[in-house]
Amino acid sequence: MLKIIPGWQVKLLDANHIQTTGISSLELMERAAKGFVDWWNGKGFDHSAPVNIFCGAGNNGGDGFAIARLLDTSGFKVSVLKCFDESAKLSSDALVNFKLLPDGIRVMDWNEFDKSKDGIVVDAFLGVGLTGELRSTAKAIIQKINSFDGKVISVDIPSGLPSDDLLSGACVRADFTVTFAFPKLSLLFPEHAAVTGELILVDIGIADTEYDLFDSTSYYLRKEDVPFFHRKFHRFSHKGDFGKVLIVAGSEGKMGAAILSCKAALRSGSGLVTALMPKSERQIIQIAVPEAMCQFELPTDLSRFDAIGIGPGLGVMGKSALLESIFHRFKNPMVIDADALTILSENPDLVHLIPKGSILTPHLKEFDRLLGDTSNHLARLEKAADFCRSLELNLLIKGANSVICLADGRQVFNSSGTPYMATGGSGDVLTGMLTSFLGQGYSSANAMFCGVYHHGLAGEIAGEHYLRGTIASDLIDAIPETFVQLGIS
Ligand SMILES: NC(=O)C1=CN([C@@H]2O[C@H](COP(=O)(O)OP(=O)(O)OC[C@H]3O[C@@H](n4cnc5c(N)ncnc54)[C@H](O)[C@@H]3O)[C@@H](O)[C@H]2O)[C@@H](O)CC1
Ligand SMILES: Nc1ncnc2c1ncn2[C@@H]1O[C@H](COP(=O)(O)OP(=O)(O)O)[C@@H](O)[C@H]1O
Ligand SMILES: [K+]
Repeated sequence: MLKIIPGWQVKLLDANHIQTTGISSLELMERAAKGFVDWWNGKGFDHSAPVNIFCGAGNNGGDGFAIARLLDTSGFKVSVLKCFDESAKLSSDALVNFKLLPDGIRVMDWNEFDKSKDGIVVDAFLGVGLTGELRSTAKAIIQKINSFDGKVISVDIPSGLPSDDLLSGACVRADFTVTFAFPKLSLLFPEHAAVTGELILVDIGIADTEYDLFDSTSYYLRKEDVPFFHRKFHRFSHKGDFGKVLIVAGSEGKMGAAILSCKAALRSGSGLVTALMPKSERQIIQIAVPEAMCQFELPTDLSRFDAIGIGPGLGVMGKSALLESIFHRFKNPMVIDADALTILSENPDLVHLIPKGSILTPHLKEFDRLLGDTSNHLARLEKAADFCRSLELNLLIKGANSVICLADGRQVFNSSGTPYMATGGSGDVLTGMLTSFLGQGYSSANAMFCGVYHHGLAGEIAGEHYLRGTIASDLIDAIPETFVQLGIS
């Protein structure tokens, strides 16, 4: 996993990389620019569209000058818009790249930009070096960029956005943000979605181990990280090895949620899935998921189950006693979602009975109901950290870049997923997946890394086919392909 460090430490990260590898800071800037242009070329932007690159006086601007040179070489019609006056002192690498601009590139002052013309704007004005309040011209430059109707692509971070804090002033509204080395924390906050647009991470060759020098509890979970968290099974593995799970879900009119969770658990590899649900609804699940067994009363001995997932479609009325009984009878980590979370928020004393190491999966509204109203993501993360540490529980804050908050204090932002997953029932699928991995003997942390990443990837795979018509069942159908893509047998 990739550590997310504060923006002000990027200079130290670079300096250490430069010292240990012997490359120059200018080469590092060139790698960043090349990474940006590789992404750009993969995107297939129209060559006839003029490219206007706003460049500041620091290294973010330096990246912009280098990008201008490389896009010019790729055959794009590039202009550079200087966001500094004659008296400005450019950073040394920015100055080198400014001087390397080929003659074919038109260099103008930022206020000469004609917003009415077509094209693409690249925002290389301010990066992680932003300090304090925006100075007056900076605001005008940002307004100028935002007055443009076409595509805006920010380099490293939208200009004006602080790397680790909440946005309070003006900021470029980007369609894409191409960030270098690691995602800056603020790019992962839901309240900044409108300014960051789609997030792309470009590797500039800094090894994960180089982040060990820095203290941070924030991490980013990438595709390449996930295989390490999977359990290996052997030739003689039998269905018992793949876990027996109990899904406590569904009620009259809400049996779909139970079906989705059970199917997702089976598709994630569970050996045996039992559904605990009202007897009156049994035909629905037996027909929809013949592989699942049914139980209509809570068994006294729950120790025969390796994991329990509770909540989807369960209903709230009269169900708190069921939850309490399960907490008393089952001592292993379990997954708690949806209606079970609502019951907890209405019966806060029950929270203390939850088996240690369990996984709670609230979306933002459920989070607020459970932990109290929270005005922003920074406050939410802090609250989650306290909750997890003090109760020895794990919490998943669901949404884009869902955050896996662990009892050990780590907070891991997921990189997979798509807005097409914002559809009824996709959370029920996740409950089934998480319960399945727990039941297969994964630690709670590993079950979360695998479950959350695969769930997002299933959404991406399904979304490619069905776009905004994606439904939760499509995610289940895509689970096997996620194993194929990650090379998990
Ligand atoms: N490891 C990495 O992540 C790398 C980062 N690079 C780039 O380097 C950038 C950081 O460069 P710098 O540290 O030079 O900083 P920036 O270029 O982000 O910012 C410094 C500039 O912003 C101006 N500025 C700061 N606060 C301001 C305010 N409140 N109002 C108006 N102007 C303000 C300063 O006068 C200076 O000109 C990154 O964002 C990235 O684009 C790459 O060049 C190389 C590798
Ligand atoms: N914009 C988004 N980008 C990525 N993932 C998303 C997005 N919106 C929702 N999701 C994911 O979809 C799931 C929705 O879960 P939930 O809110 O419980 O829905 P439901 O209750 O309808 O099942 C979560 O895992 C969440 O992370
Ligand atoms: K920028």
